[in-house]
Amino acid sequence: MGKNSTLMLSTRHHEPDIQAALAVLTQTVAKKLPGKVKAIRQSWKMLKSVPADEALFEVFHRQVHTLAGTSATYGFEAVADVARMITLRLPETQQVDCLPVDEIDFLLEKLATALGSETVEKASAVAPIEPHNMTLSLGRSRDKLIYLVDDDIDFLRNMVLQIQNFGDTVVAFSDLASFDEALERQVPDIVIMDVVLDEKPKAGIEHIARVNAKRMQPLKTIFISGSQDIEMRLAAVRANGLAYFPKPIAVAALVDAIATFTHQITEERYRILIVDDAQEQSAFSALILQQSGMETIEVNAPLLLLDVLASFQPDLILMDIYMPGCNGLELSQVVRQMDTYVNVPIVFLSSEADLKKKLGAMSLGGDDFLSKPVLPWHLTSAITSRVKRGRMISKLADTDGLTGLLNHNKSKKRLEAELTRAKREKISLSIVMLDLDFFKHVNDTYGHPAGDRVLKNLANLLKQNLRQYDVIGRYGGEEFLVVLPNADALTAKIVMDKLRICFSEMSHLSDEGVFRCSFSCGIAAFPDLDNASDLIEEADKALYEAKDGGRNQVVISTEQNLFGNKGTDDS
Ligand SMILES: Nc1nc2c(ncn2[C@@H]2O[C@H](COP(=O)(O)OP(=O)(O)OP(=O)(O)O)[C@@H](O)[C@H]2O)c(=O)[nH]1
Repeated sequence: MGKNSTLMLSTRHHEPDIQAALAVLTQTVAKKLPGKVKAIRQSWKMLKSVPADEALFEVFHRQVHTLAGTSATYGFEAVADVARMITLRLPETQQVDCLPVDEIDFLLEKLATALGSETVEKASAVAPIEPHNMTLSLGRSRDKLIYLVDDDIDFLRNMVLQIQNFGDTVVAFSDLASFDEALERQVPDIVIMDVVLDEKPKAGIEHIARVNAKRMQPLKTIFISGSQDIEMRLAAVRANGLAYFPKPIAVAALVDAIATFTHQITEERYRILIVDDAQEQSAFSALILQQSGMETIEVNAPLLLLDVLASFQPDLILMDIYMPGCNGLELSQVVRQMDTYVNVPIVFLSSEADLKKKLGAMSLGGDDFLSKPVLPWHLTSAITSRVKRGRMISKLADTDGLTGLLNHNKSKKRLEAELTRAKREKISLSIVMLDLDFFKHVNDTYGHPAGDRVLKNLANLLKQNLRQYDVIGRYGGEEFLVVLPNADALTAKIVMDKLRICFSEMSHLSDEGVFRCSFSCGIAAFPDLDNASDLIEEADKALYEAKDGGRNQVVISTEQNLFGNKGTDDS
């Protein structure tokens, strides 16, 4: 999309690009300033000839505000100061018949003088800012090497089996000497160390402390122990222990911790929607935010906002107030009236100097008010903290408490968003409805808590083996929805079959003994089906075929055009 279009999606610029882009923008703004001042003078002339005309007044008002904001942003301070003075002298629209004509005449003369004094060189270039570090240590593990040390052989055997269920490689040691030898050969991604060894309390902790003393980087260690003693926990922390798990070990939680400590994934970049009719202003904010690693879209024609909201799913809207067609306050109310966007923070960025008006803007649905010119670090930090909090709140509202997966509503919303993206990018997308087999029997035989553990184990297996951008949701009690962008139905079937086999071989623990469980899946895919409800309906039908066909299998919907095959599995 071109720079002058009303909508501009931008990804990250590198710092030298940013400085160069800012210099170009400053030149452009300087060139446009005389034209803008001229337009303001013309509007004023017309307004004076029809003094009580509200529409003319609003145009004049907006032009002066835009000039104040843009010139301040790019460092043309003399112009910005006078423009700001004019805005402060303007009455409310309802009092347009009492314009302070003489004062504004005088200020417009001053504006012409101020314009003559501005040069591009004087305009301050924007200082580079520290890129915002958006890397979080959260992640999905795959093929990690884990050393597990415990002198209880039965416990070791059991743990190895359970952890390996999730796809990690576990090497077990029942004594410290063989652990040390292995360490010489290869350092693992994580060590799980029992605290008490050979009946010596703290032996495991002391050993790790000795090993770490000789290393540049401490080993990533999770301690396990039969003791809940605070002293023991403290010693573990002092030996750089990352976590402490009391026995009996909650394996799903342990696997989660391993994933957290062994992988770094980049948090999805913050998506900021910038609504400003002044292209130079939106470009400025976009550049600053991109420098901090955020993704931006600029909407320069405010009425296009709704078109962009659904496809971009912004984390935050940065909104100008005075715009043609409708103002930012009205627009924020429109957004607030839509259930889907009721929680998206809206930050106003305006040259409005009147405190009463600023407070009014906040009461109409704004979350913050930044005044132009805004310092780059202020813009970045105000937005970062809003987005961070917003994401945390939506995460709580969007996830299922038991499994940590997306809940029903959020999974559906993500399906809609991924489908829109697939259509736009012309890629395939598969959806999977997954349901545990004979789960009522599991609950009845092994108890509800054991059933809950099965649900958690399945959730972990899916989280760890699907791609970062796949969508995994708990759709109902024992039903899950998986969305696989850029995967056709056959690919989805291959992926789900692997997971199905892996899950069916997993052992689950209960007071009544060890047991196994399986799941069935139905798959439907875009583009053969092109709306979310059809996809769900067809995947559901395929799931019921899988159940009817004997369970523990993956069936592709008959609506998919797969070389004329139905794609059922015969496992
Ligand atoms: N433990 C546990 N059980 C749940 C949860 N949510 C739903 N269930 C149980 O899941 C079981 C679903 O049973 P059914 O719908 O009869 O299906 P099924 O026994 O899995 O049989 P098929 O789907 O035909 O293979 C019910 O017993 C529910 O109580 C949960 O959060 N925890």
